[in-house]
Amino acid sequence: MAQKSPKPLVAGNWKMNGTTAALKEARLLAGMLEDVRLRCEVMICPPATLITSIKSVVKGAKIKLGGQDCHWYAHGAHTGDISSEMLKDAGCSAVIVGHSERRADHGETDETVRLKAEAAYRADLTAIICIGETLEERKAGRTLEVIARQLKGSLPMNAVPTNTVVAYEPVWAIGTGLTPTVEQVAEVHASIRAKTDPALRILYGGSVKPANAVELMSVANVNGALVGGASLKAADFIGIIKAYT
Ligand SMILES: O=C[C@H](O)COP(=O)(O)O
Repeated sequence: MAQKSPKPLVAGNWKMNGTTAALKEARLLAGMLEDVRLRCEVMICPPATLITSIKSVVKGAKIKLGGQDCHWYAHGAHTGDISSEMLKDAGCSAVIVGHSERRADHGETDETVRLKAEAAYRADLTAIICIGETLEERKAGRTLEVIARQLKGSLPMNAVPTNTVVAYEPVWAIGTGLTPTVEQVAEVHASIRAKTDPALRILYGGSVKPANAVELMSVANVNGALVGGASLKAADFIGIIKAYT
């Protein structure tokens, strides 16, 4: 029997953007979703300071909440960090781990990303595990090798829980307006699918916009998007979500 495709997920990563003034965008999005028959899950991953306010603003709407990072410990002397248990308590159902900006700016390794993913499962959160090659690695023809190494190192060593999402984000496509060709996306997603459970969602991220969402989301083994800049305005984000209507 043919394997059923997992329900797509469109997640907006607000990164370090948004003060209480941005709550209106969440409210607008909740209103827009009322008129849409959704074939995907929708998630906002706001800065931690906004999680609880967005939770009340979107109450009743089909919008899930996610954190942007977590520590691998549940609590303790880790100034400035946040644990998966705290995110769960604040109303999140998921957390992004291993985003390339954290790998680059905070020295995260596949090993720390895996520990964070395991912390997510401990708190009953979905772990959205990011992987992706740099431009130099792509130019050197090393994309699939890098992806395989990151997958092996960042996902749990034994059985991978079903509340795992893999996000393929080519580093050179993030915030640049550049995107891989559909053939390049298909090649990487097929290589990830070959190494993961068919039930796991594999998102594409990197300069997803309303104008390219349908094309990118139609690629085989693409089960949704991790969206940065275009998730900040409800009018843009809904244009991407509508790829799944
Ligand atoms: O987490 C989201 C990605 O880094 C993509 O960001 P972007 O849509 O601004 O390119």
